[in-house]
Amino acid sequence: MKFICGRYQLDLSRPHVMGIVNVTPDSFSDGGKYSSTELAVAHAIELVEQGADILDIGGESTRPGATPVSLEDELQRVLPVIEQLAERVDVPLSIDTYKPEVMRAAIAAGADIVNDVRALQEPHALEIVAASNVGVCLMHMQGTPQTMQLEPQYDDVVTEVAGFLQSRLQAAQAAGIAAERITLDPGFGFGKRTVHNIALLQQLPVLQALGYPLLVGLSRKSVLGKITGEDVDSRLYASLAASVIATMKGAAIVRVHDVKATAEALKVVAAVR
Ligand SMILES: Nc1nc2[nH]c(S[C@@H](C(=O)O)c3ccccc3)nc2c(=O)[nH]1
Repeated sequence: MKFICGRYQLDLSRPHVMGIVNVTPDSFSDGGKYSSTELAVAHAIELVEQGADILDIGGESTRPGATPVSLEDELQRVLPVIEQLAERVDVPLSIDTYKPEVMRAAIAAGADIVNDVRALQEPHALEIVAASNVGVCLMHMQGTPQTMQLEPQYDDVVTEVAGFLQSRLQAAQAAGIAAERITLDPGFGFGKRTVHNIALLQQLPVLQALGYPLLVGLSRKSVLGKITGEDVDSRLYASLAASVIATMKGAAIVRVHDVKATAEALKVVAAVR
């Protein structure tokens, strides 16, 4: 399965590791240790040395209740990091944003993938991505980061998520984005209760049947805390289990904080799957 993303073509027949680079003061789990460009770039280079196949750079935390970040602030956070990494590492650089202007600037700065938690629904997002040759991740979210965890409701979460992703696939194809440039993501933790997250992981093959590579982000998320009782800094083992389960069920890319441990676990998956 080939994934065309900017300067790169990835062979997704083996599972790939996407390392998380948060350039945000309230980042999900590294508590803003890497809020400056230098620290973020150093962290990113370390993740590549640990085995990251892709880097996901984010300037605005989209976890539940996160405070929104202005366009200017997000640009100031992510562009220097992308510009420096484009010269210093040789792996695809993903920009984790839903703002079209950030997509445009990040692509110009060297991003190879747009990771959009809003699945290119914002005005001009489709056109901006279609006018480039970057890869794109289309993710499902119910509501917004501010509202999504208040009352997540589904009749059948897997069917509804699959239907949403199918509709975004059609929009992307209509905009002229080639199929080989697209990955899909159920959006674990984005407007889902624990029961919904578990159902989506159990039935990942249903989403795999849509015919596109799946990206899965479960690393350190609260569903793993609910299952194990561990807090966010003690969810490595649960995160590894989630990455192994997801890739055994067909996921092509896992988005994780703990790259070295995950890369080693996926070597076993690749040998056996
Ligand atoms: N494609 C894709 N992009 C992502 N960005 C993030 S943010 C994450 C965090 O680490 O803060 C997070 C943590 C908790 C809830 C929501 C989001 N999660 C994903 C994902 O699951 N898929």
